[in-house]
Amino acid sequence: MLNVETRQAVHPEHAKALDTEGLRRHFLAENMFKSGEIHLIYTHYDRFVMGGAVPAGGSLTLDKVEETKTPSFLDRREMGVVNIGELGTVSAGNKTYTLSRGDVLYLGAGSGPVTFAGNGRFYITSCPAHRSLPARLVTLADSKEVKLGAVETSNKRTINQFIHPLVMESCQLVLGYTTLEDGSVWNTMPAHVHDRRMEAYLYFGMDETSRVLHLMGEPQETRHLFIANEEGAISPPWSVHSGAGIGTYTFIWAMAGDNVDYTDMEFVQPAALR
Ligand SMILES: O=C[C@H](O)[C@@H](O)CC(=O)C(=O)O
Ligand SMILES: [Zn+2]
Repeated sequence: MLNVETRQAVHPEHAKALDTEGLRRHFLAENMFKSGEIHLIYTHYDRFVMGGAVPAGGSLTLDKVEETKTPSFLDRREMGVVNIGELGTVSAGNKTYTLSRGDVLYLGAGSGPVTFAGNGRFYITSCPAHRSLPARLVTLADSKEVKLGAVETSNKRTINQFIHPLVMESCQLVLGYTTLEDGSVWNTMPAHVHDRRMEAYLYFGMDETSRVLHLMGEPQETRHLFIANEEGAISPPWSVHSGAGIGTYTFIWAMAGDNVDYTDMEFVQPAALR
């Protein structure tokens, strides 16, 4: 079963007037991981799509998605898939890839129908692509590791870059995940913005009772979302994206837009946040 919801782009002047329910309706990504379903969120930020596929021991095929008005979803798009569950497979173009928890699969434009199977919980990210690039399975060992933060500032963390120019080529998509060290709670602090790229977050590996306090909004006009396990946030180009967990968590960040330059973010120091 396929479910697709559309999220319109929101102007920052509109966003700052939203109440809690309005902020959640526009920027919280929920209900993506349901047994036996593919659930996609089609955003109008760089036409980025995020979602989940949970085959639950069976199989699910992603092919035609009405919203793209193309015969098959990946005809003019690329895709990054992260398995956040148990062992599973993803098949496309007569090839089957086995993904353990934490493995990332890149599929280029023109890959055709994509079948998810096994006990994986597959996080799906996708954006328009201007040319077809080869598929690639990227494991944690293949990823580029960046250590950031310190115990003193409660933000000691490891950033693993998977779909990233230092690892492999994509058109627009940049993707990786960030793991916090024990006792560290803050991701992406100091915060930053990058107006040329939107960003999508997925928080996972959390206790069911835990929440992440996710910060969004323009740096001088911040808002927050309380986010549960396997839920995410859509970060518009004008927004910071940062968070502190009540318990342990990992989050997948994925971006699309004008460039794939990970290091071009504009930092906002804590004293400048409002
Ligand atoms: O633009 C980059 C993304 O926001 C994340 O990679 C940042 C991040 O994972 C972190 O600092 O903890
Ligand atoms: Zn960012």
